[in-house]
Amino acid sequence: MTIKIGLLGLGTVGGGVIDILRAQHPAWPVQVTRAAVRHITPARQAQYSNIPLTTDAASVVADSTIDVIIEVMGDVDPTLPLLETALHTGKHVISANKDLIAQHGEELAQLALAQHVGFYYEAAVMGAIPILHTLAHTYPSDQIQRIVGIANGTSNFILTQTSFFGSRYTSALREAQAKGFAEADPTNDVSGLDAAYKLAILTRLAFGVTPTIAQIPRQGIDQKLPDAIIKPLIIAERRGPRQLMLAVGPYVIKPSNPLSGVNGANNAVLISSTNMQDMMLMGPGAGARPTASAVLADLADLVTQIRQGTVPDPYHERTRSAADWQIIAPEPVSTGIPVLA
Ligand SMILES: NC(=O)C1=CN([C@@H]2O[C@H](COP(=O)(O)OP(=O)(O)OC[C@H]3O[C@@H](n4cnc5c(N)ncnc54)[C@H](OP(=O)(O)O)[C@@H]3O)[C@@H](O)[C@H]2O)C=CC1
Ligand SMILES: N[C@@H](CC=O)C(=O)O
Repeated sequence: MTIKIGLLGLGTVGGGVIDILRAQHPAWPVQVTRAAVRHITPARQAQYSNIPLTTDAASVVADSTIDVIIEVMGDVDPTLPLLETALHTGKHVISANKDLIAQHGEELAQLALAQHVGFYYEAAVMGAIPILHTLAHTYPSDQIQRIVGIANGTSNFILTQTSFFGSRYTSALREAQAKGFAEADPTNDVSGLDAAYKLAILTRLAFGVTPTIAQIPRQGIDQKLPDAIIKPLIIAERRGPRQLMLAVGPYVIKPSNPLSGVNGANNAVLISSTNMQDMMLMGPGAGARPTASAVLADLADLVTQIRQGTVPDPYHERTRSAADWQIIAPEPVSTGIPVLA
């Protein structure tokens, strides 16, 4: 049986999905039967000659022959109602959209469970790094104390280029855009908002609470920074039995910390827990192929579940209990930027 896919978005990540699927063909029992974009040009039609293109994303979602929607178009509007409709009508959904999942992931996950379909979003956080899968599957008998990570490839790339290679901020940002690391509007990258979305998703999976974006204090890298090893960090740290400190921003980091060597568009996450102690994952955090590989890892799992006739619950949403945390801000620093303890 061929599993039919409707693709919403054919930009950096969507293009990467098609490139990898074409390279894998015919090993995967899947076929992209329609794709939605904003602009259809003859060059694009030629590049994707075997995929009918449309500018009407709703018509892809409404197509009753499609089994799976892969959403890589971004934004909350009109994406949220499109994905709600997809789930309501029994389609599985795979998304890379952190803006959407940080703010509506919980309700979409519950809707998917109620409709007995899969809702996957590994690609939304830290590109190729399987951090959501790791949080959901690796810590059932453990207690996570702290998550510290680099979750925005564009910011890390800019800081690497400016501090190691003497690039100017604006040319480093332009390079990040050209390489497909940055968002369509890079404001979210450099202001820390993109990292805050990712921290909100991680916090839900690691600590059982979804903070609002307003609850996450954030600083961007779009400010004058001192001459030191500085990394754009996300932090979620247990403080006592019910307090959770959340922060996003540039931190001075000691050379002995393994995160200090994570450069370019790489991301990394250092998870400290009671039993396992410190565990670090590192890898490409942005870009076409790394992000598309996370989308396709989700698709591979979904294909297995469909073939087995089981209902996917990739991040154990069914059994996760909601926790009652008081979200607190980090201690203010009197001058300069904070140092990671
Ligand atoms: N780039 C990256 O490294 C990563 C991106 N992501 C996330 O993946 C998603 C996609 O990112 P990316 O591929 O970089 O973005 P792009 O801007 O490169 O691609 C977006 C695609 O969606 C299409 N699109 C946008 N709005 C609509 C609409 N209303 N109807 C139909 N098509 C639409 C665009 O069409 P057109 O091309 O015609 O303009 C384009 O093909 C975002 O949510 C992003 O945050 C997640 C992890 C990493
Ligand atoms: N713009 C994002 C892309 C991946 O999420 C980043 O730079 O990390």
